[in-house]
Amino acid sequence: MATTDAVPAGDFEQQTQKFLEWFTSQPGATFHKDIKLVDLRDKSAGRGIIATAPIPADTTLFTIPRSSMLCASTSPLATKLPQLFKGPAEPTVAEASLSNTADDDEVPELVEALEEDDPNAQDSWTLLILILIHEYLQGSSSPWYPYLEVLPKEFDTPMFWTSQELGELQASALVPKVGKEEADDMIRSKIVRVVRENEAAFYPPSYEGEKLSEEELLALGHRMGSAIMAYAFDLAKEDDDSDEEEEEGDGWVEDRLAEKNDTMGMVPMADMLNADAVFNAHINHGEGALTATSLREIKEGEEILNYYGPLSSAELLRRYGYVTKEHARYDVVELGWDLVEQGLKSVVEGLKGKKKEVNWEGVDEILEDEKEEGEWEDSFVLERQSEDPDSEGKVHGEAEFVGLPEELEEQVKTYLKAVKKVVGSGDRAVAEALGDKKARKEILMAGVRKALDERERQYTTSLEEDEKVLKAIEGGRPTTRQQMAVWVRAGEQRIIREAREWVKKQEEELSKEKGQEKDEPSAKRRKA
Ligand SMILES: C[S@@+](CC[C@H](N)C(=O)[O-])C[C@H]1O[C@@H](n2cnc3c(N)ncnc32)[C@H](O)[C@@H]1O
Repeated sequence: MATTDAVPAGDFEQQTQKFLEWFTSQPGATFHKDIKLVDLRDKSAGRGIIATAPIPADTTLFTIPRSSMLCASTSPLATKLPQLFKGPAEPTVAEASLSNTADDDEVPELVEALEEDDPNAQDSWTLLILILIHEYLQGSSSPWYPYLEVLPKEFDTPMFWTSQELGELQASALVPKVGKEEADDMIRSKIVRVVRENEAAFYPPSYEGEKLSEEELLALGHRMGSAIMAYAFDLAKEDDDSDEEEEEGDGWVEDRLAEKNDTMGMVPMADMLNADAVFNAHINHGEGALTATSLREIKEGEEILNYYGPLSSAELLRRYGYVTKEHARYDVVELGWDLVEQGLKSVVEGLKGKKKEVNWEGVDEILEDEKEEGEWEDSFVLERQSEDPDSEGKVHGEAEFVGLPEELEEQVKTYLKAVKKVVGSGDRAVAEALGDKKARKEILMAGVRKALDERERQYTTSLEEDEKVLKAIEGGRPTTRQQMAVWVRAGEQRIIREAREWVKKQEEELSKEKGQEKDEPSAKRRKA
């Protein structure tokens, strides 16, 4: 991870030790004797946890008491600025446990999207940013100081990339999702403003020196927002103990939800685990504590890995700033409706025996209602079918492209119906083709094939060129921003190729069926 690369090894180790001492001194915290926090910067993976001796399955690796987490219910900010938090200013868990009047139910709830149109409304995401900024400004007097010291100060997520670096992502749908300007606006209005209007609450009385400027607060807001994105946990999850059935039935629920959710919190130590799509540990959300458990035997020296969910390379990069080989099975590519429509139009216009041009404006008019009602998709996600990881965190079988999204097929159907309506009986060849199920499917496949070809052309380098770059990477895993961008765009181009292959097969089968149909009547005739 480039974020901590600059820290000298000695200081890095010292920070790790201080954090470990702080963590193990928390009442109720445990840390297994056969695991160790290590420096994995030589693998571009920052800190991580490894096993120092074989660990059997179902072993509790460490325990994080809920009172050590940093969230709305433990942060003093909830009592300092109750107006930001819903309900009366109830004692926070930290305060309650100090005064020994704790009642588990007395946890202030977060303001959850007050009125949508209220520009001052905070949500769990912005509140956690404020909570982190508050703790950061307390400096070494924050109870979480040793923990805050091991959180990254810089990130490799595309939010921090230059426009030139973003350009390397080429036609990836990740680019418009980065949302730097929206994030700037949000941080200025909900973070910078709140801190500046409430300096007495945010800065400790002992604070010396100049208060942070607007630009410094903006940068701090981004830093904390990105830390939340890559480190925070969704605490609104049901207790795992009470949720066993669902877990067994439905497989893995990802551990971190990086998007806005009900209750988010920073969970020291749980967030020191790195993660991959093949993993060996799980965080259980219990009532009073969260526990990390081994899912299978972990060998001596093996890294302990959590799971962030079936994320594509692009999404892993967007949220966490890294990519791995294992996650590539979940890669996706977005196919815009504009390309599909363009493809369909050219197929219809090229139908054999067609006499005049279709009134495409008429088609648009018919579809206007659907579009206005919001039942029209602008783009579709093409993905492979892949099995869920098993109970030991392993994945089996190849991920395979097995079909177009159902919604895409439905939308094409609606579109072709509108074309049929406009054409009416005015053009026999078109009317016949659109009235025949198989011919319609042929139009669908040919249209999508053209759309896929056009989508591939949107990338300025070919898949072959990108594969060459990736092959030359020392160690195999892309770690620089440029390499990760190549990885993402190559992953998307691979899906386009696989989808293209699948479409081609469908077309071959359709034409085979057509050939058989043609032969059939003559065969019957011969029999007669
Ligand atoms: C929750 S933190 C894990 C601890 C982190 N390595 C650290 O040093 O603080 C998540 C971040 O760790 C890094 N990370 C997680 N899993 C990784 C992996 N398998 N390979 C490389 N980096 C990884 C990414 O930078 C990610 O944003």
